[in-house]
Amino acid sequence: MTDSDTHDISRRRLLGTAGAAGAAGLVTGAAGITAAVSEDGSANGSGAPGALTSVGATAVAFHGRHQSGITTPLQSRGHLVAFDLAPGAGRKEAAALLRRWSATARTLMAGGAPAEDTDVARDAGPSSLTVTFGFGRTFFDRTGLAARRPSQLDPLPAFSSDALDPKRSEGDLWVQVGADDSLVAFHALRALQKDAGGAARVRWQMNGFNRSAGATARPMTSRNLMGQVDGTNNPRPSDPDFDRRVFVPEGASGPQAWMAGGSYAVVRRIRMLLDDWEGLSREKQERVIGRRKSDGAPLTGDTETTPLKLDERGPDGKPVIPVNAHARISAPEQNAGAAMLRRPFSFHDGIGADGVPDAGLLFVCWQADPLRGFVPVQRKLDRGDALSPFIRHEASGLFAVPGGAAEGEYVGQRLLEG
Ligand SMILES: C=CC1=C(C)c2cc3[nH]c(cc4nc(cc5[nH]c(cc1n2)c(C)c5CCC(=O)O)C(CCC(=O)O)=C4C)c(C)c3C=C
Ligand SMILES: [Fe+2]
Repeated sequence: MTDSDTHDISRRRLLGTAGAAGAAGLVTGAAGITAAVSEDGSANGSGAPGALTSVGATAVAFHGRHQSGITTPLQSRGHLVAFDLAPGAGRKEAAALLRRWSATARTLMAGGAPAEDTDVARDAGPSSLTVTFGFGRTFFDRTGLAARRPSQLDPLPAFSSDALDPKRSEGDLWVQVGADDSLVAFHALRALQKDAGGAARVRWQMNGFNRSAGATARPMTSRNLMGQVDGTNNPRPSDPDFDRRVFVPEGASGPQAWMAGGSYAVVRRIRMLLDDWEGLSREKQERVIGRRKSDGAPLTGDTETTPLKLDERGPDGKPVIPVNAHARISAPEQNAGAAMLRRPFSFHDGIGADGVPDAGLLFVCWQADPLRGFVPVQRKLDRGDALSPFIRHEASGLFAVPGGAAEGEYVGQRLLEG
């Protein structure tokens, strides 16, 4: 029996629901958003139970040169989970686990359900589900693969503003689940946890969110919990140097040959000190970042996508974008070209005894080499970012995320069986 035989791909009737949506009528709105609507105008249509809108029906490919969840548009729900291998589990058990995880991810991302399903996502489509797998530094010692551990996984330097909790940091294995439906994301997370069986145990878990998919007529850059437009100056896949910045090149040699097509994820749980932040006037908040809150445009004017004029001075002779503004200090031109792809989720884990929300940013950034991405930029921010008094880095992880699995392969096979 093959892996896919053990899963009932038709259970959630992806094709059936697509057909039903077709029967109800597929429309493309002015914004280019396609949705299933019925004659009575309801999204599902009373005559088509289980029909999906394009949000539910959208599927992301599991197989490919890169894993999903890196260049995939931000999803509305995310779970970040680190696992440690169980005592006694080594390379053989890890390989079997990655094989199981890959089969489950492939099935769920296509809208199927695992055997003995819980039905949590029964009426849902794939909802842009992605599952991304990575290896932490400690994985290589536990599996006897230390000789194949890339130097890019060397520990991140300590930063003066770090207040890191080791129990919520690092881990042998890392899984990122993203979806545009919370039930679909939970369903996947639970299935992956069950797959881990006796081979690995959850070390930490963080849950995050972004704006609901399809909520705005024109997809726009997301906002974070400080109210800023966040993600504007991310590298774009159409940039000529995007691949070089984000992915390990094909033909990489030495200990990271198995990482071709992969990327390194830096994960930081960054608490926002929201009472302090919200106590600032809007003008002061905008000077902290160097951009307007309303539309994300630089303080030097125009629109969100207009480049920052870092040399422009105001009537008082001072730079319009302050010297310690976050967007100035983190810009590639201030960091010898260092850049990363930021792909975060917001988090909110309740309100503390002091009445302040335990909320902030699950900062996830992707790069071909952390020493040419996160590290130099965070070093610079650590020395004088106007945002620093309003945030606290509480947990950290660095993970090697291998390239995508080819048909018939599982994620990490080139490391575990190479
Ligand atoms: C070390 C990397 C970075 C950390 C940590 C970080 C935390 C952080 N950032 C914001 C809000 C914004 N960041 C913005 C831009 C921006 N930030 C980084 C890096 C880190 N941010 C970079 C590389 C950039 C792009 C700089 C550029 O090229 O201009 C912005 C502006 C809009 C944008 O370009 O995205 C905002 C807003 C928060 C709230 C935060 C921690 C909680
Ligand atoms: Fe930032």
